Amino acid sequence: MKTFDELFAELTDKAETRPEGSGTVRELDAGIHAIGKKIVEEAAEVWMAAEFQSDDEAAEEISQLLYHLQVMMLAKGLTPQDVYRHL
Ligand SMILES: N=c1c2ncn([C@@H]3O[C@H](COP(=O)(O)OP(=O)(O)OP(=O)(O)O)[C@@H](O)[C@H]3O)c2ncn1[C@@H]1O[C@H](COP(=O)(O)O)[C@@H](O)[C@H]1O
Repeated sequence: MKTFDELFAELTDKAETRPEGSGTVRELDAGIHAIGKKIVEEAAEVWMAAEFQSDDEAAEEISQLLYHLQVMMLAKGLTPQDVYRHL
């Protein structure tokens, strides 16, 4: 289990060190357009899970959406602080 900030730190490291087999590196290399499509897909899965599936499945889909949002943040060079200041 990890927090939002812990995951962001891990993904930042992956982006810098580019380890073999990292899905994050693969997704970053795919670019903004592909990451954006993934976010839209995951957002739809959150909606469907929240409406038709269990709370645990909804939570899992939400975690995946958060992951892809973080990949987009990395692709754009945005930090959690850049986001938090709008909350
Ligand atoms: N939290 C996540 C995470 N959430 C979602 N995903 C990816 O998001 C996608 C979600 O997929 P779906 O369930 O929609 O399945 P899918 O459509 O079949 O997936 P794809 O065909 O698109 O790969 C999968 O590709 C997952 O690998 C994640 N990938 C990685 N992480 C964490 O990120 C960290 C770094 O991961 P790597 O870069 O792969 O080492 C690790 O701590 C991981 O646990």
